[in-house]
Amino acid sequence: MGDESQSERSIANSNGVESEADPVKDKCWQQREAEPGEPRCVICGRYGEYICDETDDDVCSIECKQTLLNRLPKPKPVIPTVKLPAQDECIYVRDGHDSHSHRLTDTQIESLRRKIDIEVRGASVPPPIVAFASCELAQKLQQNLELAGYDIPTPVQMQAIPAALSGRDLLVSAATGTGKTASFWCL
Ligand SMILES: Nc1ncnc2c1ncn2[C@@H]1O[C@H](COP(=O)(O)OP(=O)(O)OP(=O)(O)O)[C@@H](O)[C@H]1O
Repeated sequence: MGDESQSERSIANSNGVESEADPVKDKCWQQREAEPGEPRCVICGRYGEYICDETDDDVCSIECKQTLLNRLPKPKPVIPTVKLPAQDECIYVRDGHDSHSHRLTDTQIESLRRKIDIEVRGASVPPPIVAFASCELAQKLQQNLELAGYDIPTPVQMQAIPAALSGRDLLVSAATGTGKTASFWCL
C-alpha cells in the first residue's frame, strides 16, 4: 500500500474530486505505471494511488473503482413471504367439459359465495358455477365463449347463470360492467 496514509490516498466518490490541486484521475489511462514497491490497482495494475472506500482495495482511478464496484456480488433482493391462513382453500378447475369435476361441496359453495360477495335469497338456490363447462353448453356456444375470451364466469355469472338455467325467475343486482348483460347468452 506504499508509505502514504489511508486518508491521503482514499478516493473521492464518483461525483466529487478530492482536491483541486491534485485531481482524482477519472480514467485508467490517465494513471501512470506503478514503480516497484508501490501499490497497484487491483483492476488494471497501474499505480494504485487511491483506496476504494467501499472495499479498501487499491485503485488507480474512478473508472477502475467503478469496475471494481460493478464486480462486487449484488445483494439478493429480500422477497417478503406471505403466510396465508391455514384454513384458506383453493378451488381447482380442470380443463375440459367434465361437469362433474367442477361440482362443489356445501362448504365450498358457502365459502365461495362469501369470498366473492354473492348474496342469495330464495329457496333451493342452485350452487354457483366456477367454469362455463359446468353448464353443459352446446359445443358451438362453448366455442364462441372461448373465442370471445370468456375464460371464467364473473361472480354475478357464477350464480345467475345456473339459477337461470334451472328455470328460476331472477332479480339480479351487481355493479355496472360486471357481466350481467353477458349472462343472457345462456337463455
Ligand atoms: N365472463 C366474462 N369473461 C370476460 N369478459 C366478460 C365476461 N362477462 C362479461 N364480459 C365483458 O365485460 C364487459 C361488461 O359486461 P356486461 O355488459 O355484460 O356487464 P353489465 O354488468 O351488464 O354492465 P352494465 O351494468 O354497464 O350494463 C363486456 O365487454 C363483456 O363482453
